[in-house]
Amino acid sequence: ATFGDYGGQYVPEALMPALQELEEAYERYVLENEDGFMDEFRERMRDFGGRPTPLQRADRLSERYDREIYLKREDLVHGGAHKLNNALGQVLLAKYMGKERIIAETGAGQHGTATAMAAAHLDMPCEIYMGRTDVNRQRPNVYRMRMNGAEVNPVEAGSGTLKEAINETMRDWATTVENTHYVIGSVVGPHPFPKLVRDFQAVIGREAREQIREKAGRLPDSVVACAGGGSNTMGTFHEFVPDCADPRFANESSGRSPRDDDVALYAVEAGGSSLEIDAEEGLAPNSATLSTGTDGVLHGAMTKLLQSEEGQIMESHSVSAGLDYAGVGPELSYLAETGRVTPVSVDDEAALNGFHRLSRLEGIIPALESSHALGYVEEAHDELGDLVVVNVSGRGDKDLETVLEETEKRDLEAAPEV
Ligand SMILES: C[C@@H](c1c[nH]c2ccccc12)[C@H](N)C(=O)O
Repeated sequence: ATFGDYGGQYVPEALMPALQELEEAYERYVLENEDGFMDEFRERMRDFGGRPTPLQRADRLSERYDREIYLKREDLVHGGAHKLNNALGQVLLAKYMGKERIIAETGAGQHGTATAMAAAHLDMPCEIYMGRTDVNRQRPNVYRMRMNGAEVNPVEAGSGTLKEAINETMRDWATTVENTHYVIGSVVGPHPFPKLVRDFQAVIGREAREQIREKAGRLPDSVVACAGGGSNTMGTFHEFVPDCADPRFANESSGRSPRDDDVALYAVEAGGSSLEIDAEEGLAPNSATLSTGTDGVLHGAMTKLLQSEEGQIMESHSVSAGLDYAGVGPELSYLAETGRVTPVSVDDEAALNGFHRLSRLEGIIPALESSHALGYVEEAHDELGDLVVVNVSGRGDKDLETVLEETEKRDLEAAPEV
């Protein structure tokens, strides 16, 4: 398969022509930069997206942990999260492929919003599939998608969340691939989606690797990023990892020093309310797929996922909607299996404390997703070495209501003490 035993194309025959066409376009435009595709992608991400994002020294956190803490500020990307890197790349690719319609799934609504923005920017009609449950609980994002001109299709099936939205979007794509491109929202799905999304998100790690060498004179001892589907995780890590299957990246010629392999990579998953899984109920009160999941096929890829003994996909949970997914990208499953990435998790409370701590100490309100990475730095800073890069994958304005409710409910100190 694509990444060791993980990845592959576990899809109905009907989808194979679409995947073959996409793979060819990926190779021509993304890997070979045909017609200057990647140049236009970078130019638009600069002028429309606001790249490069800063790699900023967190003075108060550096003092608190007695080591150098740098924040990669993906919260400053247009739209408030790293999501636009992938959404713009895929919508631009659709244009180069001659497609006339864009479809996408969304759960929390961040990917849907980023896709709607990119489609408006590139003058492409756009339809977003969103579970009925999520439409009801993520209203502001539904309004943003519509404001950017997208049509939001509520999906009534099943639990009405991300899982069904992805299934519904794939179903649409199977019969509309002639004129439609499916902009998938994370490094998941059948090959080539996990590589395609990773390569658009890899701008994060490419910039951070250069910026940290400029500012600190060397590579970091560790890099920390939250992991839901894994797009910001792989985007931040890829520059430090030779591409598993692509020999071009495996040897020295890619300018990769041996030190890259010494950079510790931590994928922080959502520990939810507990890591105990209730197999009977099919309920997982977390989304810590890399740490507690088992191998299985989900959304067209062999990967790790939260499933019952009979292979039923479990309902996952997290205080942060963007990490609430029972699967995870196949490349991350591979890198965790081979030990190149260390999967860890923090629970809802540690994430909420991370949210408050960065807001209060650094004047940055982080997304609840990114707060998991900050929660891990609080818990494990002693093991992270002297120079640490943390990806702040998004901004937390969208989470204020949730955080205030949860903080009251848990009677948490608004500004956690030491
Ligand atoms: C994280 C992101 C997302 C969108 N599509 C996904 C597919 C698999 C895993 C995660 C996602 C989020 N749920 C969203 O809707 O924006």
